[in-house]
Amino acid sequence: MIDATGAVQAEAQWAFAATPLAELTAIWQSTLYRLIEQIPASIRQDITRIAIDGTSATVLLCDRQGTPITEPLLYNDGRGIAMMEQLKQIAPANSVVLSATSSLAKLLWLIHHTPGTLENYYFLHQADWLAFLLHGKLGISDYHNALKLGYDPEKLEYPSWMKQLPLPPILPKVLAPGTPVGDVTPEIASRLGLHPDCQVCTGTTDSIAAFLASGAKHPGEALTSLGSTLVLKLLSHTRVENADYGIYSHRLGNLWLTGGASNTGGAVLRQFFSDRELEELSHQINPEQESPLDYYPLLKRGDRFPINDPDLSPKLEPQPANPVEFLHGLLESIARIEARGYQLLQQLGATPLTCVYTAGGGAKNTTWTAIRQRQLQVAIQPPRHIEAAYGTALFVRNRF
Ligand SMILES: Nc1ncnc2c1ncn2[C@@H]1O[C@H](COP(=O)(O)OP(=O)(O)O)[C@@H](O)[C@H]1O
Ligand SMILES: O=C(CO)[C@H](O)[C@H](O)COP(=O)(O)O
Repeated sequence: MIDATGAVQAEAQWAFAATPLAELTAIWQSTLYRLIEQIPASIRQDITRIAIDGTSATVLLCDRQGTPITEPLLYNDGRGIAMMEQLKQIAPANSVVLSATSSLAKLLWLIHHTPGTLENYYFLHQADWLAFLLHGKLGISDYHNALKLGYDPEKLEYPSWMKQLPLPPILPKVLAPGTPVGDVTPEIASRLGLHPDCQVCTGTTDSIAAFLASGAKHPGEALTSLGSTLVLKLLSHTRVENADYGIYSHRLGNLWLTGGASNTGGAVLRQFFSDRELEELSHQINPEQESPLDYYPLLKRGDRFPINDPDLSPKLEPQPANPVEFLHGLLESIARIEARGYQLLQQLGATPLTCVYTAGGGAKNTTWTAIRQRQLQVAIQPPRHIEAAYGTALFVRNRF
């Protein structure tokens, strides 16, 4: 919760454990309510606007009451691969929807696998559905979450080629991120102790929120999110789209947030090491020396960026007996993938990189920062605000 000057007034967190897909939406709902309830009651009443960021391309179908009728399809769910041939025949060559994990591939998969007519159902992103729980309005999204659904953020409309797809009339109406949609419902106001006039606004995606929170704001500045996955965002005067490399651009005011998201990252590190081991072993690595080990660290087959190939095999061999050497190889290899990503963005026309902010669990690893600095050859900065939620709050304080 921030005030008009951008100062943090309250902060709340709620961690949830690995949960079966079928129970996830219930957990999201209780987490949202718990987070709001953690804000001291005395200032909760002062909240004037709320916006939510969600994981990009995490989607679900719900009925006209807003009750989910399917389990959610998470951001990295690749079952949309079955719809790629259909999509390739219709979508433009470099469209962001040409990925097995895109929201549109997931929608086509759901249409194909959900019995009965979809006319009565809404297709929503995670952030849209959570906002609905507060304002009670279905069928509304923002042009960040809707990008991977095919929405054109330049013309501000769904493109004409989408009309050739057998899409039911349930596509969300798309607004700019941070646009007020409605007041909290009377039930939510009394249940959560919010002011009845508190507005709920359209949201954004987790990585865009993290970018804004970092303090990056000039073309050439970038954010790398080293969370479970590796996400790159470089602010640019020009828009860049390339489906072969999984590169796309989000609209940010009059600029473009170019980048891509790889399935490599901290989740692979966690497969081999605890967070404590990561910290201890990293201290034993000499970051000035390049590891000769050349991996492509993935949990399972398939990556989106900088190689967009749902069949790409993980490469994690040879594994040295010494865990310090193995970790060095993993950190070095992820840093190479990051450097390759920024190199491609610039080769394809993005504004040249000047500095990189880092967010996510890997940002605190100073050894990794030194390895990345050697690979990237630009300054690496800590983010001004670590929590992505800060960036989302900026949208409703000061709309872009
Ligand atoms: N010291 C460390 N060095 C490198 N990576 C780390 C370290 N500590 C935690 N991580 C990684 O950070 C990830 C969690 O970061 P977080 O930003 O919370 O991820 P998420 O994308 O799931 O929100 C884990 O996958 C973990 O492997
Ligand atoms: O790994 C992800 C989890 O959400 C996303 O793909 C990543 O955040 C990038 O998506 P976007 O550019 O739309 O924010």
